Parts: sequence; structure tokens; C-alpha cells
Amino acid sequence: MTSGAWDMSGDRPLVAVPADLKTFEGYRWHACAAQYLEAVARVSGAMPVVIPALGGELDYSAILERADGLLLTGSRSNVHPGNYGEAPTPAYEPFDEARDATTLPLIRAALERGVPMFAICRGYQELNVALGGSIVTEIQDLPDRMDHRAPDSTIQDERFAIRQRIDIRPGGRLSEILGAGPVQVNSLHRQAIGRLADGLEVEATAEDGTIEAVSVRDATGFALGVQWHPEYWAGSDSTSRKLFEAFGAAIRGNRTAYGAAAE
Ligand SMILES: N[C@@H](CCC(=O)NCCCC(=O)O)C(=O)O
Repeated sequence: MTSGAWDMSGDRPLVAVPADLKTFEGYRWHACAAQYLEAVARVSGAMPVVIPALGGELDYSAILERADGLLLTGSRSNVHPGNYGEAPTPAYEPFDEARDATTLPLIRAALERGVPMFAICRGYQELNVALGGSIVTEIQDLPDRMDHRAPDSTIQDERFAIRQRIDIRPGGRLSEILGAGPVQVNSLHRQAIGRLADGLEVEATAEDGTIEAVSVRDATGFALGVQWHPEYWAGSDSTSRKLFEAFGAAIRGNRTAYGAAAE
């Protein structure tokens, strides 16, 4: 992520970003990886606010009354399979049930309110589960599937390298932002959408048929999920940048519309 000019001055729209619950240095942390917050601030032109993974202790209405948008980040953890009716096994681990308990109801509440939402990787999988879909795990072990996991490297720029073709559905919401046809993205996942939730439309697929992007069919505004990681190169890669710029435009439009409605 190239450095940009932080400009937190003025009345910038606010984007709620739910955290992971992680343990390191002997403490539990409500944490969010920097690149998501930086992409929201530097490319979407909004103010990211991290929401702790406190689940039912949170007042989702109070959050969504103040948030102009919702960004759901990626994570190495996986949505607990109990959320889509399957029994947990080691193949579904690691879990972050505190995050699940926060994001799944928050996604549903945000969609009910028409709050613009951008869901990335784990967040995209959460969107599918929140609306009744399911996840398949260890997809690289399934017949006729590619290996969608990160390249074996300790260098993040190599792990998040742009290297996989996806095909964008002509006439869909995503094609309005990126155009139809093939684009190159990065890929760092071992799970994928299994049963597509009824309320979602497929917006892009990989060469092996893996669903790579969805939109919320009945959403009036920006409600997109992508399996890849546009946040990482949002400052330099055109496809990545366009997504965060479109998200920024949507949340400003949402604020304007909401502001007018509130008068
Ligand atoms: N855990 C899920 C979602 C993948 C995801 O969000 N990856 C982001 C972290 C990537 C990394 O640093 O390895 C899955 O594996 O499908």
C-alpha cells in the first residue's frame, strides 16, 4: 500500500470496520490489519473506525446511525461452520467466533438500513453466510479446483501478488465499476462460497468456476463482496483503486441522501 496523504480534516464520511479478536503479547486484542484502514482513508476518502468484536454487547443501530459505510475485512480465521449448519472439524479452523458474533448480525442490520457495504475475503464469506449461504473449505483439495492460497512466501508483497484471472459478468454491478471481462487479482484463501445465498448475485468467477465476487440483489446502493484483496494495492493497482473509489463515492452519496432524508 503506497503512502498517501492522511487528511482527516473536515466532515469525512465514517466507515465502520469490525475487528478480529486476536491474542498476541499475552493479551487479547480487537485488531484490524492496517491496509484495510489505509485504503478506506487514502483511497475511499473516508474515516475508518474500528468496531470491537463484542457481538451482542454492541448496539448495532447506534453504530449504523453513525456509520456511512461498512467494510468487512479479510482474516486468516474462518467463519465457524455452525453458522451455516455444518459440524466443525480441523479443516475449518482457525475460528474467531467473537468476530462472527459481531459481523453476521451487523451485515444483516446494515442491509436492512441500506448502508453501503464492501466485503472482502473473509468478509465476503460472512456476507454469504449472513444471508443463508454456506462455505466450502480446503478448496484446493477439491477436484477441478485451483489452489487459491497465498504463494508460499514470508514477503507480504509476494503473498498478495496480483496473479489470478477472474471474469466479470457483463451487465452486473461489478462491471459498472470495472467493466466486463477478465481482470487480474490476488488470491489468498482456502475457503470459498459453497451454497450461494438466495439474495446474492454472482458478479465474477475464477477459471475453475470458484465464485469470486457477489452483489446483494435487492440492495439499492453499493453492496459488493469480493474474494480477493483490493485493499493491499489500492494505492497503485487500477482495479483495486477503482473499487475503493467507488465505495467512497457510494458512502458520500449515502451521507448526502441520508442527510437530506434526516432534514
Ligand atoms: N480465511 C478465509 C478467508 C481468507 C482471507 O480473508 N484471507 C486474508 C488473510 C490472508 C493471509 O494473510 O493469509 C479463507 O481462507 O478462505
